[in-house]
This record gives sequence, structure tokens and C-alpha cells, in this order.
Amino acid sequence: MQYSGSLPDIAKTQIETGTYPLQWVGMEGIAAPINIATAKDQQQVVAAKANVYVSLDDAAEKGIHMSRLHAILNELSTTACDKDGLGKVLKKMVNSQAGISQGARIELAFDLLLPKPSLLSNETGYQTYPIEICGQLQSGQYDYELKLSVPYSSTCPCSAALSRQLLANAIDSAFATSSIDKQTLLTWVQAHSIATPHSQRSYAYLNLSLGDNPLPFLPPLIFGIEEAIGTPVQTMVKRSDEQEFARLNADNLMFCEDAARRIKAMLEQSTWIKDYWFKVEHQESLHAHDAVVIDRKFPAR
Ligand SMILES: Nc1nc2c(ncn2[C@@H]2O[C@H](COP(=O)(O)OP(=O)(O)OP(=O)(O)O)[C@@H](O)[C@H]2O)c(=O)[nH]1
Repeated sequence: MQYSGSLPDIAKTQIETGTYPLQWVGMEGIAAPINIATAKDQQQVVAAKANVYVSLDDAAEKGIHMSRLHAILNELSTTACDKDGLGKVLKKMVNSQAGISQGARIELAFDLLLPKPSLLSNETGYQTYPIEICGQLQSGQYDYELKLSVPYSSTCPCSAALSRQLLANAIDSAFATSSIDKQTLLTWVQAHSIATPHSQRSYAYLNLSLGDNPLPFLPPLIFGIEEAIGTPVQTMVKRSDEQEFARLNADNLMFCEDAARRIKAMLEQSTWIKDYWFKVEHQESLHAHDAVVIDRKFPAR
């Protein structure tokens, strides 16, 4: 039913006194399908939750034009969500406000679903990685940021050394002779579980500042972080994969400091990361608390 006459627009009529410019005004939690380029000529449409903002620089204006931001956001469902696509959307967001805004910001949070092959068997599973892409246009400067978290397995090197000592002591107690028949020892080792080092699911949380550099393809970045750490969590696992996973963990014993140094070494080699902040969190199975490292490229002076 269409009402007669033009629609009232209080944004034009009701101005409070003593108005001030506002840093960010917008909408949060908008459902939006966006196109993520996962490789050259490969895109994945993901279900994102979008936060969109513009600055309200004209203190005399009561409100921004929210529907215009929503219409511009919808364009990301048909164009690639890369540096150019985001840059155009940010510029359009500012222009849509007809002079009352100088800056725009967009935050896109989604889960990226990636196929992951098993370690040894020819199986494949899928894993989702929580991602947030942020773009901002302020004073003519474009800045992009990438936030992601990657789970991995960590086994404590101290606990592993203590476990090996218990195994040695048990062998010493089980065999009184100074030399041991090899087959007898092999049979004994396979039949006895003496001690296992504590290991736990751990997480690397990364905030990467790109400045005006292009966004990277996400799969190589994610798998590069997993490779740097060395013990990524697995998807589809058969017994051969689980045994290989046990070997990988024994080969990559790590305190939280070791995991942090591996990630830092990888980030420091990057040519497109302007600044970074990351946190590794080992949710220790030994404790009810976590072992953590927080680090950044430029520590606070
Ligand atoms: N700025 C602002 N608008 C709001 C708010 N809450 C609801 N709105 C509504 O957001 C709707 C969309 O705003 P506009 O984009 O200005 O809608 P419109 O006036 O029909 O469209 P334009 O003519 O393009 O401005 C309007 O119905 C507003 O009343 C708020 O807190 N701030």
C-alpha cells in the first residue's frame, strides 16, 4: 500500500543542537555473499558477515544514508573481493554520502573452507579457517588488514624428555643383563606404554597489516603458516596418517616460544606485510590454563 505524498525524511529535518562529527557510523552483522579469489582464476563464494561504516564529518548532518552503503556492499557478491574490488567499494561508500563523509571502512568475517589431503593415505578432508578482511579509506589512504587463525598440534619438549627418561628406566628395570636380545627388546617396547608427553591443540592468531599492498591468495598463506609450524591438525586420518602425525610431532617438539619463532621467521620474510601482531596459544593438556606468546613486528617503544 503506497502512502500519498512524499515520505518523511527526518534525517533532513530533525537536527540536534551541538552536533559533532562522528568517527564511524554504519551497520554491523550484515549477511553478504562475497567472492574470495583462492588462486589465479579461482574464486570461492563465502557467506560473510559484513560491518560497513563511513565517517560523519559534516557535524550539521543528522544521519548518514545507510541504505546506500548496503547497496554498495551487495556489489561484492559479483566482483572479486581483492584490493581493487575493495578499493572501489570503499570509494563508492564515501561518494554515496554526497559530501558528508570523507572516510569508509569495511570488515568482512567468514569461514574459508579448504580441502586438505591426508598425510600418507590418498584421502582428503575439509577444514574451515576463520578469516577477517578489513579495508579502510581515510584521508585518501587505502589500508588493508587480514586476520586469521590456524590450529595446530604442539607437544611439549620438556615432557617428551621426561617421558624418554621413564622409558629408559623401565627398560633398565625390565632387563637385568647388560646386553639385550634385539627381538626381545622390540617385543617388549611394543608391549609397554611407559609415559607419553603432554600435547595439545594450539592456535596461531594473526593480524597482518598490508598497507596498500594487494591481498594475498589465502590458501597459500594458510598452508605456508601450517608448514612453518610443522604440525598442522589433520582432517581425514587413517592409521598410517595417525602414525605419521605421531612422527611429525616427535620431530617438531615445541614450547609456545618455538612455535612463535617459526611464525615470526615466516612473517619477517614477507614482502607484502607492513606490520603484524600474532599470538600463539597452547591450550596445555597438563594445565587448566594456556601457555601463550604475543608478539608484533614493531614492539611498543
Ligand atoms: N543514519 C541513520 N539511519 C537510520 C538509523 N536507523 C535507521 N535508519 C534508517 O535507515 C534507512 C535508510 O536510510 P537512507 O539510506 O537515508 O534511506 P533513504 O532516505 O530512503 O534513501 P536515500 O534517499 O538514498 O537517503 C532510513 O529509513 C533511516 O531512517 C540510524 O541510526 N542512523
